[in-house]
Amino acid sequence: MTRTRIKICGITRDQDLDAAVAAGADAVGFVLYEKSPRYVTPRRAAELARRLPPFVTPVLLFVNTPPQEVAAACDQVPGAMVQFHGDETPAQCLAATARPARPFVRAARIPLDENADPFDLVRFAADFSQAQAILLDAHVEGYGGGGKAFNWSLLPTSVDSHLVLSGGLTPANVTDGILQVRPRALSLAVDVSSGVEASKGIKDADKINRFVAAVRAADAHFAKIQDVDPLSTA
Ligand SMILES: O=C(O)c1ccccc1NCC(=O)[C@H](O)[C@H](O)COP(=O)(O)O
Repeated sequence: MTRTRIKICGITRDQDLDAAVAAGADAVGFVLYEKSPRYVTPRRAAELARRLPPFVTPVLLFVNTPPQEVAAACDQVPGAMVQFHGDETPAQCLAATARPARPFVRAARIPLDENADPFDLVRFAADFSQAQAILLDAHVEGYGGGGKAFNWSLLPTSVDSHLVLSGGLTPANVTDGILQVRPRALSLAVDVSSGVEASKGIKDADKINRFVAAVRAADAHFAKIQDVDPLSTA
């Protein structure tokens, strides 16, 4: 059974990180963007990351941060991945993650206004072919963490990349999101912040648990489809 990987983003407190790990999160995100209500310093991100058991990945999120500052933060958090959530170019992403060498995810900001010019995801993914995955977020004011979902059905039917679905995911809609988007990509992970919060920067353990259960419901659906023996109906 394909297990959808889950990232819980915008962690600021020890107990929220522990709740995400206990629920089975594969990754946790720290927002190193000073204008965010979920901002943590690189030092605090390092402190939080030290609580993580092996095989749970810390992800450092930046918005238009100079490459040398990204590298300096990575130096403080061993094993961290980087998530670029601003207007970074492919060259800037590569420069910022070269030393220390770190995999990165690049966020694509999909318009909420369906009358806007369609976002060219295939082109974006080709431009950022060095990214480990393309993260799909809604285009909101403030660059991210806006709790708004874009229209998943308007995504291209096939994208030759690993995708991370995010933007306004909740325990109530994530199953449907995975069912709609996973068939379009090489693989699909999910990323949530607002949908598992009590208030900005403060997570709710019950919502985290319900979110993870809803992701597993989507996984079970795909497992059931794959298990159907094509000869059994002959
Ligand atoms: O969380 C923030 O405040 C933030 C600020 C600036 C850029 C990105 C930010 N967060 C990114 C995320 O938490 C997620 O990757 C994604 O945007 C989903 O957020 P949400 O819609 O709140 O689930």
